[in-house]
Amino acid sequence: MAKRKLVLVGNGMAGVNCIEHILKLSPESFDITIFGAEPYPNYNRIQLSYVLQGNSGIKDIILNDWDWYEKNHIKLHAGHKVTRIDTKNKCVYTDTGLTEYYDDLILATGSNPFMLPLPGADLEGVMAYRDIKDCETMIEASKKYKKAAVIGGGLLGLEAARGLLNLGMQVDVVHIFPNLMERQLDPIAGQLLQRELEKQGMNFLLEKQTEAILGRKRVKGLKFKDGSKIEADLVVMAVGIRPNVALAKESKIKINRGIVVNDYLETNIPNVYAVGECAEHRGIVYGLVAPLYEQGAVLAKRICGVKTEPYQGSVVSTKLKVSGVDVFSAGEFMDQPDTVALRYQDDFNGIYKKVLLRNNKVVGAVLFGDTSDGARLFQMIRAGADVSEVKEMFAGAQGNQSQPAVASVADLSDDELICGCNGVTKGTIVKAIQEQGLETVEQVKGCTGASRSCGGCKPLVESILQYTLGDQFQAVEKEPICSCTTLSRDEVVEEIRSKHLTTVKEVMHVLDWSNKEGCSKCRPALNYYLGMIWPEEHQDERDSRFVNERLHANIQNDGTYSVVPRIYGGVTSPEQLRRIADVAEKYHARMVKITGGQRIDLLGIKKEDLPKVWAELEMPSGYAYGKALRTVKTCVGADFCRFGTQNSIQMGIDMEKRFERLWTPHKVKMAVSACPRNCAESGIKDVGVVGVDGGWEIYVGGNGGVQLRAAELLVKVKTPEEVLEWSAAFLQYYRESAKYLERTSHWVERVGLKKIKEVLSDPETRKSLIERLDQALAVTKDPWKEAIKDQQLRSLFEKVNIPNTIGN
Ligand SMILES: Cc1cc2nc3c(=O)[nH]c(=O)nc-3n(C[C@H](O)[C@H](O)[C@H](O)COP(=O)(O)OP(=O)(O)OC[C@H]3O[C@@H](n4cnc5c(N)ncnc54)[C@H](O)[C@@H]3O)c2cc1C
Ligand SMILES: NC(=O)c1ccc[n+]([C@@H]2O[C@H](COP(=O)([O-])OP(=O)(O)OC[C@H]3O[C@@H](n4cnc5c(N)ncnc54)[C@H](O)[C@@H]3O)[C@@H](O)[C@H]2O)c1
Ligand code: SF4
Ligand code: FES
Repeated sequence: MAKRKLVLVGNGMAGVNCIEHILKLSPESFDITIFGAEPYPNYNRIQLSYVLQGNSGIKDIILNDWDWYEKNHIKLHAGHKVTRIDTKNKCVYTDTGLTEYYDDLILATGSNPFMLPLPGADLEGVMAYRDIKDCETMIEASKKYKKAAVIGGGLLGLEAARGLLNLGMQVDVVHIFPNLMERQLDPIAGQLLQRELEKQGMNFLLEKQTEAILGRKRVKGLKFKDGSKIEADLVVMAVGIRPNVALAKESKIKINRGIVVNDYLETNIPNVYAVGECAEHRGIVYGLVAPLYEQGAVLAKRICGVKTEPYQGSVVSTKLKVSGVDVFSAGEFMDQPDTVALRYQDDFNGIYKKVLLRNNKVVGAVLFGDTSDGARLFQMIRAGADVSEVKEMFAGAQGNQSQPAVASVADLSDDELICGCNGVTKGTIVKAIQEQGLETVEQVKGCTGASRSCGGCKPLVESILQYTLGDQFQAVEKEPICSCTTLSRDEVVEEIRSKHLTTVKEVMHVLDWSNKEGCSKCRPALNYYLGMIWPEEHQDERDSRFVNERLHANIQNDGTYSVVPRIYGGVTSPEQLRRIADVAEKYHARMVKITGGQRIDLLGIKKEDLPKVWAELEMPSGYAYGKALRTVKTCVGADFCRFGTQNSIQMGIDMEKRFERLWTPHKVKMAVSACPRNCAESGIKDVGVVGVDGGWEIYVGGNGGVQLRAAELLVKVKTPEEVLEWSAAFLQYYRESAKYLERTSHWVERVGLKKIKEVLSDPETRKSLIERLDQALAVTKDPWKEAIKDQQLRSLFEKVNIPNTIGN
């Protein structure tokens, strides 16, 4: 039978989730084409908040990568916006000139952020928060500007504000009502939330109505109706969303607030359906994924001709994704004349719980400070549970505050919902663990979908694992290194050692990789682990490296490269500067820039000129492109500065010469300051050394990037030799135990400084770590010199265009 042509407009969470259901129900029935206005594969919009808060990268939030579309024979047009639907001839047209015919058409165009139509709303620096681009704009802005204002104290506004704080900005949240999140919380919970967020550094301007956005070209501030003003050089509007109905409206599909659908998600036009935030069902438009996924499941069955219950609307629950704040709200939350409330408040521990009842049935709940009963209460609301069950729960809350999570999981019945977003019950998870031998949250996620969206149910899923597996449960999350394997970093490293695997291909073959070619996540990681474990034996695998490491230079947005030679300790000479100037002129560097790491960057060099530039510079590679030691920044120190207690310059040069060319799990930056005034910024480096009277202090795990982290004191030593010894041991311990792409800041937090100190305090351990570090160093060669000498390598730059299979 000929396949039906199915077209999806909107490559977002709701539409693609529906396609996933269709693929499961009827994999061979459809030729599927997806149009997405954004130039990415399907990603988890919810987790943009984690990206902004610095806990994830864009790569981590991709739900279905490009391979997924290919594997499922789906034609994806990412970056193409559908502008017209001809419902008579059943075809869609895009802004890029594409035309596609359909038998069935799903509209999943989502929402647009609402922008207040204020004077100045079009100024530079005024933005919404909805997609990857917005996230990147905020991250970029935070590098230049310091004062942000977020308009809207709802879920989105508060998550944006937390992200901007993490990015180092001062944040004012402007809210129109006296209480935050008034659409989800009662005044008591709203005030508790405000107090907690103030402690985290947010500033609130409540009951403020913005009258104008000030500034000429770029925003400078906000003016309010009461005449007051604030300064701001970034303004994020988070005042709600509007269903994206433009396309449907233009195509004469019935709309109201959203695209009007019936209980089977059908619009008024045959074979045209709508799902997600763009759809209006029984007068309601939803703005959370759980109901959208419920809609998608019904629609998938309808399209596949499988019998289904009608979609009858959803009860929703929300959780704020701000670390350190536990807030939960579901169903009704404001007292009404016909409701009674059960309340529990513990000001000492900052806990507030309210459950609303109507006719003795649970109709809503608000939790603050302890949300562990959230899943259970949500289930009770959906089931219209009786008051007696809640009374039991409250008795528990008063009697035993710290009931362990595993015990409370044991009390849950099998049909209780654990993952609200994806509709996964405890019974489904337990069954999957038992029948499929699952051991980790990642595996449960892969099998059942639980924790795949907002991630809020992760702790509960972990408790169910613990409860189901008993003694077999490993508390430490076993996170596979990528989706090609179920093995974690530690297991892969152990297998490489015990089975003596020496090449990336061999690892993938012996350890039964599901994708025989590996992926952009595992190949560079395996190449690093192999080099770390077998420094002498392993042949570096260029094809497994990120493009910048393959070419020993950073590719720029115009396709040219930047060249940063090593300048030990930031100290150069007139002769070196002359050479750099000559090379810059001869090879037409578009810019010569002093970097933050005290070196000189030649920007805009053509790829084919790279080997000539390196040869004429006669300086070693600065590894500015590599997961390796970057710079050792120094202050002028005791030789020149009246505060200096030590020779920081010499110390920095010695460290840079000692550790240059060493591959590490992620980039490593160091600094040496000659006194605690810290002019070289030793407090935010991976290894920061500070001269003090009678010696040196060594700080580790600092980071001055997206997620600021102050370095912590590892040890105080007396001599420069000891500085080198401890830094070397620390570096090798990091090399051997960190995950690939884990900065020291994350590694120190994960492993714990206490443990690192314990390991390194043993002189024998330090000695053996340093021996292994020296073995690794002994085989390193300057890559620029290699490329100059080796004709084959040189031809890589001159003739062949290296395919960019692994991005940076
Ligand atoms: C920062 C943030 C945090 C959030 N946190 C949570 C949370 O914790 N929990 C929760 O439940 N929800 C959360 N949400 C809401 C949730 O992300 C949305 O409900 C969900 O993504 C909506 O899915 P959708 O597919 O309907 O729309 P979208 O995800 O908006 O997808 C629609 C897609 O269609 C594309 N499109 C639109 N028109 C066209 C066209 N004409 N042609 C081609 N493509 C088109 C759009 O570019 C977009 O990519 C959050 C939202 C944001 C922004
Ligand atoms: N954790 C989560 O579940 C989560 C997180 C982020 C976003 N989201 C979803 O994304 C969507 C957008 O979120 P949102 O917070 O923008 O929408 P929202 O409608 O939930 O909240 C908007 C807030 O802005 C306030 N507001 C409106 N006009 C204002 C004005 N002129 N000045 C100051 N404040 C004003 C409102 O009182 C309201 O509290 C929603 O559907 C939301 O559910 C959910
Ligand atoms: S860190 Fe101390 S010694 Fe070094 S330049 Fe600054 S003030 Fe002088
Ligand atoms: S509750 Fe959101 S992913 Fe499970």
